[in-house]
Amino acid sequence: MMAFDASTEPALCQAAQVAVVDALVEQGWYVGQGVINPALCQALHRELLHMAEHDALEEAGIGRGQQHHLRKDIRGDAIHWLDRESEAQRHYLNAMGELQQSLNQALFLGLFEYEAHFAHYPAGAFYQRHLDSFRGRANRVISTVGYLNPNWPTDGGGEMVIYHPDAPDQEVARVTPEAGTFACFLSETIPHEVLPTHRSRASIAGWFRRNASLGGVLDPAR
Ligand SMILES: O=C(O)CCC(=O)C(=O)O
Ligand SMILES: [Fe+2]
Repeated sequence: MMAFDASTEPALCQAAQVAVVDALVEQGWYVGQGVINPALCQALHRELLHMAEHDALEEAGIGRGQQHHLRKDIRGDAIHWLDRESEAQRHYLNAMGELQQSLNQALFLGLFEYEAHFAHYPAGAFYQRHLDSFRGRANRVISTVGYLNPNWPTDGGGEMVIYHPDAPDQEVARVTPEAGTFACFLSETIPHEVLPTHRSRASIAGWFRRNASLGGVLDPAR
């Protein structure tokens, strides 16, 4: 197995950091291939597969707190929130911390924290078109998705479709969930969906957030 060495190589390719900022300003979304270090992808993928095989994932739902419901007709993935328990997770989260700094310096977004979960879509699963920031999630500002599957076949399905913010039926990008690919977009305005996947699909979905309170109560991450 390749080992990721954080002392000699970056977790996210350096050019991507600049490209993400430019693309978010110009069009509200970014997609890059070969952005996440391959050895790091492999370690994260193994960790997720291990959890999937040992029933360590929870079925993903819709909404938050009391409004949280399982809706397999809307989304079919199973998740595990990153908690820095492995070296690979720490490397990924550290890289997102650096990206957060770049975004704050360039865009004055005041991003405060980052939350992310592993997502495993079994064959047949999908996630219908949606926005990531909705009532109760209003403090999500920028969404990120890192893909972990090596050698994704052209007929594998499971692409993420990005739609135009002002014309939600107009497709602007179709993202193959190939290991190393990284996507980033404005959570409040960019509609997107995951098409039905034909094989097991692994990714990390995450969100940069502003600190916020709901009804006067501080709203923690997740
Ligand atoms: O996995 C993806 O491509 C996107 C997932 C997504 O939209 C989400 O978890 O909100
Ligand atoms: Fe989403």
